[in-house]
Amino acid sequence: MAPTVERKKIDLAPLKAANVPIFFIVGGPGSGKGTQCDKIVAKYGLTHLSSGDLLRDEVKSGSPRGAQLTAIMESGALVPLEVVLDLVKEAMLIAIEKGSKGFLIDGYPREVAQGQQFESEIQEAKLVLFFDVAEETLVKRLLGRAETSGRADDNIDTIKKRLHTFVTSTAPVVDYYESKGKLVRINAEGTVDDIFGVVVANLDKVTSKI
Ligand SMILES: Nc1ncnc2c1ncn2[C@H]1C[C@H](O)[C@@H](COP(=O)(O)OP(=O)(O)O)O1
Ligand SMILES: [Mg+2]
Repeated sequence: MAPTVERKKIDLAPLKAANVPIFFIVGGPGSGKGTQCDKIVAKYGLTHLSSGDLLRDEVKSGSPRGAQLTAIMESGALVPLEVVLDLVKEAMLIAIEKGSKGFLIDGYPREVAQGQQFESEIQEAKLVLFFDVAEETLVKRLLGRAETSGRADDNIDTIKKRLHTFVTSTAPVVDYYESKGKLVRINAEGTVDDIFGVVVANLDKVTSKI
């Protein structure tokens, strides 16, 4: 049986009052989400939150919640959605206190239910940026990242599991936001700068106020 993970009570009032734009960033592992988010942060001053990084930081912190998460993450499975949402909420509140102008929620939602829960508890996403890359390219990039990242999940077996999890769980997320007219599908096979050009063209349409 999967271990249970403790929850905390979180007051979202300051976040709701700020009402800053939220962008979901989705794409397979290795699609370049982190790379593009770094560039978006530099240009627009948005706050980049990677659910994967928040989970890894929680594990590293040595908290009881982190220990409970370790077993789940090592299996390559998805962590329960409320737990990811708690970590995201906590990080958003800290950023709002520091005057954040908006958020890039990277690697989230992984499932349609996650997106719906996020939007009903926090706020609707303004747009969903989907970095569309062939599986073959994803494997190539992740094996390249493995040489320097030190990430335990950048090895061929875990990469294959993560790709499978992505295809089965995340593809419906793309369809869901497409049907709501919020999806921006970006061909992300090109160079970092070419892809960023497309990102900027899309963000400029909706970020005139930030
Ligand atoms: N457009 C691009 N072309 C080639 N390599 C890229 C690329 N964008 C990112 N990379 C590299 C950087 C990393 O070593 C690896 C994975 O990128 P990443 O930004 O960490 O992806 P993600 O955050 O989606 O998992 O691929
Ligand atoms: Mg990443």
